[in-house]
Amino acid sequence: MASRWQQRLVSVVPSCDVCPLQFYVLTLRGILGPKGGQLQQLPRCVPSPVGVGHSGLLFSACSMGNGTSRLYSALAKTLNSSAASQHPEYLVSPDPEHLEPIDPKELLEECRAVLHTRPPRFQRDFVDLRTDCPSSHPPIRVMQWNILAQALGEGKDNFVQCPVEALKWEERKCLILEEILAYQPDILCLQEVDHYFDTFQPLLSRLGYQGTFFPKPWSPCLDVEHNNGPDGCALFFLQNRFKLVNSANIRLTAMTLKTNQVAIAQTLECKESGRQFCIAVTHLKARTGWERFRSAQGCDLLQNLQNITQGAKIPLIVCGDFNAEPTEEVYKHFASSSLNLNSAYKLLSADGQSEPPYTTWKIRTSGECRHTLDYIWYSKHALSVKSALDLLTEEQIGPNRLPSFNYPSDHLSLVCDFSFNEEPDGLL
Ligand SMILES: NC(=O)C1=CN([C@@H]2O[C@H](COP(=O)(O)OP(=O)(O)OC[C@H]3O[C@@H](n4cnc5c(N)ncnc54)[C@H](OP(=O)(O)O)[C@@H]3O)[C@@H](O)[C@H]2O)C=CC1
Ligand SMILES: [Mg+2]
Repeated sequence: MASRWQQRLVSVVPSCDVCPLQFYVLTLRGILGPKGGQLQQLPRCVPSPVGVGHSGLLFSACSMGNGTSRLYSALAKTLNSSAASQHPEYLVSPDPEHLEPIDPKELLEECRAVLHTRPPRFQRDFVDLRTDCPSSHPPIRVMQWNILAQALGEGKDNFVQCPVEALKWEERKCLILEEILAYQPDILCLQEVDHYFDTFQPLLSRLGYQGTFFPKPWSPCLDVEHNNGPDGCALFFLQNRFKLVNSANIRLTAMTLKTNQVAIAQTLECKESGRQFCIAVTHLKARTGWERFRSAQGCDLLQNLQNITQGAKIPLIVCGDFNAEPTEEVYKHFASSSLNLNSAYKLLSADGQSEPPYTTWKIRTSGECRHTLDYIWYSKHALSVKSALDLLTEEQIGPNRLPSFNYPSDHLSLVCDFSFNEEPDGLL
């Protein structure tokens, strides 16, 4: 049976003589092109308020249907080259008049109103990591978070102790937004995003972020009935703080074979200091038995990042759900790379050498799964970590683990404040 997402695809190309899956393949080729493409070039969804009982920020829809159908109608147009050439406006930014900014406080209040029946959220504090390199510029706050794809949470993950009501998207999305609004990162690196076009891109762009999405070529979300499209990595940065210098969507390879895992790497320039750095987001292959595959994907990513940073001349931050414990080969590749990377969350440990005991904690049919899989790597000579957001304690997480009524994902968010070191030249 065709999923709602597949039906939407067909509905936007009624004359198209292909089955939904074939169309999906064509669509992916249309988006990605032979070397991978830039989804950010697609038109942005312009929300219009239709909410009831709210000012409409959270329950907005696009003026021409919802985000997904608008996207795929745009894609259908880009597939038809003559239409695209007659309507080049489909490939340029929307009229800025329609991107009315949102007051973050107003959005936070709307989230809180939606979540009024939920238990109080957890208090997490930033740990000051006192470095002796004072910087005249404001720090760069980076958030890494696997937010849990809605389709996977409801249809595949088997979180046996998590009540289905806790996963309801209209509320869970508010918990995710609340977390983002609570810490206000300058850069947001997300995995398992399957609500980019209808939720995160329209809302975050109105909060001042520029976003890029790169879906997995064969997202497991597409197997789930009533899915909302493929999941993938998303990268957002605040436009008033950074200028985009270049952007690459990378489909990871393992021993030269193309894989189902992706990364986004962007070079940004700080508007205050003029300094450039590279930020990357990835989500490596999951599950035990795939350690060598992950290791190969990590090597490919490191090679790509070597090229993008011109042999480590540009400072680098890599955020990801590596699906690998610190004992795995892929972790060791990153820790010993010639890119001179350190893992930021090690700095929370007493000796600065140990990763946290967990970044994800859930209960599946197979039992309890408590692992350290998520990391923020950074160029250790060029950058300093000024502070990091503490993780939740076992007591806060509670006996049913994650996700829960007061935390929306099975992975915890990681948040760090970085500053540039003064004299990094030659030390990168
Ligand atoms: N539509 C199609 O034609 C095709 C579909 N597929 C689908 O894609 C899947 C493989 O894709 P791939 O990208 O390699 O997926 P992965 O193995 O990387 O895992 C996909 C997702 O499953 C989650 N996951 C991890 N462990 C478990 C578990 N024990 N139970 C349930 N979910 C888990 C992961 O979450 P986390 O990272 O948080 O652990 C991850 O987001 C196949 O299972 C198939 O369903 C594959 C090929 C073609
Ligand atoms: Mg997952």
